[in-house]
Amino acid sequence: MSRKKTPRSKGAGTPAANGPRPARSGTARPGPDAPPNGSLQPSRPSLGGGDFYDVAFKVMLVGDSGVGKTCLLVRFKDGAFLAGTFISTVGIDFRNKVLDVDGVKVKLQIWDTAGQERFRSVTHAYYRDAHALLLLYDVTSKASFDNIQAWLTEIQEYAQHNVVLMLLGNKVDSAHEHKVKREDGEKLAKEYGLPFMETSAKTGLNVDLAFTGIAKELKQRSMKAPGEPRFRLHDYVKREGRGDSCCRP
Ligand SMILES: Nc1nc2c(ncn2[C@@H]2O[C@H](COP(=O)(O)OP(=O)(O)OP(=O)(O)O)[C@@H](O)[C@H]2O)c(=O)[nH]1
Ligand SMILES: [Mg+2]
Repeated sequence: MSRKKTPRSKGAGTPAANGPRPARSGTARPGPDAPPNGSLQPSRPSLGGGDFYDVAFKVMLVGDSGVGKTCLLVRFKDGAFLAGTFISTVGIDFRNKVLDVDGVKVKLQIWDTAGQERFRSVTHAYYRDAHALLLLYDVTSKASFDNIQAWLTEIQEYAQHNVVLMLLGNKVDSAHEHKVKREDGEKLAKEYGLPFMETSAKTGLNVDLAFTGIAKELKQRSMKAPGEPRFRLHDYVKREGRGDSCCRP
């Protein structure tokens, strides 16, 4: 698929001119209340940042450049879509969102990584702290789908062995440009035992669901009450995930 050329921003951290994109900073660091490396530890309610929470987790967005990681995050955080010029993320950036999961305040610290090859070593350094990974491909780009195996190899090498992982086929709204069939995504996900959904940062399809599913899984792993039925992420996304019936060929 042909992608829009990536304009260079006028320096790291320069916000996009066309919308409320997160600052692209190559030097982003977790806030002082970030959970420590790789541990699922209940956090204290935070009084400083205005976001009360009971538990906090780190979620990382990974996948090729241009698949829609930043747009997915902005859709989830702000309910908006970043249309227009594609401004590639530089280094790594993050945003927080607190969700109510069955009465428990779950804070997700979501790391938006740069898909470009030249930032790969930056991304590697963050894998080990991630409790969950959302691995994206673009349904209009066969290359981004073909690269999923390489991403999985990288994840295996750098992430925690028990990291929660979900595969997402983004841009499902692009009705006439589909290069990757839903069945192919499903097949690959099945092969690797991953929960899978098609999403659209543009329409919002399945975006909240993906993050909510991750939050539910992480919350239960860290504080499952005795007798509470086990939450199954696979079943949840299968049951709740919507198809893009309006736009499928
Ligand atoms: N139609 C459609 N376009 C999308 C969607 N998500 C993202 N885009 C477009 O795809 C382009 C790339 O989106 P980004 O979110 O910046 O991609 P990225 O994965 O963050 O790319 P890097 O930061 O380089 O890794 C932009 O032009 C977006 O407007 C979607 O769900 N549907
Ligand atoms: Mg980005």
